Order: sequence, then structure tokens, then C-alpha cells
Amino acid sequence: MITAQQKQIKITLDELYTDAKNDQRRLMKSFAKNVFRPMQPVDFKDVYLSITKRQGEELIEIIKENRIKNVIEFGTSFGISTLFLAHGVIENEGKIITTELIESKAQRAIENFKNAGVDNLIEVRVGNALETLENYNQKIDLLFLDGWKNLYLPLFQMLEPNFHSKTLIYVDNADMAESQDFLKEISKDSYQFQNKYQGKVVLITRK
Ligand SMILES: C[S@@+](CC[C@H](N)C(=O)[O-])C[C@H]1O[C@@H](n2cnc3c(N)ncnc32)[C@H](O)[C@@H]1O
Repeated sequence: MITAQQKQIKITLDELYTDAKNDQRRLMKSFAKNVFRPMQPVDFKDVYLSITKRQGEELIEIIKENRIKNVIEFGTSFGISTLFLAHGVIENEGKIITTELIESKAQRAIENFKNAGVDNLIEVRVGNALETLENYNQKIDLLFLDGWKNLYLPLFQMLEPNFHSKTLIYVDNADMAESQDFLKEISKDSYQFQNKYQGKVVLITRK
């Protein structure tokens, strides 16, 4: 049964996806301003870069099926993926820690969590994930990776002591060139991969 809280999450998500339709236009503006240097996170301060609705719906199912309670998210943006995570963990009485480098994006995400009525389930840590999660020492049931790809490996290695035998690692944009070193390195260890959405997503579990 869908609770009133979950209904409110869906309403907020619909509003955010409507606004996210302007991502392309906002991105073009940013590209035009920054043609002479490599793009940086701040160049994406006005864009969602969110997961798709289909991914989000599936995430809810993954969380329910695996009775996931403790979620760590790398890359909050305006909170679309976090809201799907919240929708899933409500029934398991779980919680989420999410981290975002850009202060203005984190503030917008916090507003969105309040509007959806789930800010009590979500702790937002503002700053570089390698610092904001440095002393994290609780068990992780789901690690959701959707930030800068060159940080996937150091972040994974930093948080690995908190994994257990059933920990799931959800890797978004796994098909991007910048994600390949991470996937190659992890494949040497006792992890197995499941490809989804033609390789856009890789779900990692222990063998
Ligand atoms: C692809 S977007 C996340 C989209 C979000 N997960 C969603 O589906 O709605 C990636 C986000 O990671 C953030 N980011 C980049 N480097 C980061 C870092 N070192 N620490 C924390 N967040 C970072 C960016 O500012 C950006 O908002």
C-alpha cells in the first residue's frame, strides 16, 4: 500500500522532473561559457543530471526486495534519486545519508526533501564526499554512486570496511569512459557485476 508520505514524494518528483526538462538548455548555456577549460562540478550547478524515472522505480523495488535500511548516496544534485531512495526505505524504517559538493544544490535538495515530507529520513552532508564520509563507520546496505566518476574508486575503497556480505553497490553512468578504471579495479576482487540499461548501470555484489 502506498502511504500518504510516498504519495507526497511522487508529487514532488513529478514537479522536479518537469523542471529537469530544462536541463539541456541550462547545460548549453554553461558549455558556451566554459569552452576553454574542462568542465567542473560547478558548471553543472543549475542542472539535475538525474537518474531516469524507470531507474528510480526499479531502485524502490531493489530496496524493498533486499530489505535495505542504511543507504549512502554519492551525488545528491537536487535530490531526485534521493527521493526514490526515501520512497523505498520508508517501509523498511531505513535512512539515507547523501552528499553534495555544491552548496546551492544541497540547499535546493533539502527544500525538496521538506516539500516531500521526508527530510527526517535524509541527512545531507555538504562538501566533498571523500571528506564528508571520511569517518563513516556504520554498516552500509546500499551504496549509490552518482557523483564525479574519478572518485568512485577512492570512495568505494574508503567505505569498503563498512560493507557486509549482502551490500549492494549501484553504479550509475557505468558506461562512461571515466568509470572504466573503477570497474576494472573492482573486478579483480571478489565482486560480481550485473549490467542494466545496456550498461548505463552496474549493480555490484559480493561473489
Ligand atoms: C549526476 S549528478 C547526481 C544526480 C542525482 N543522483 C539524481 O539522480 O538526481 C552528480 C552530482 O555529484 C556532485 N558531486 C561532484 N563531485 C562531488 C564530490 N566530490 N562530492 C560530493 N558531490 C559531488 C555534483 O555536484 C552533482 O550534483
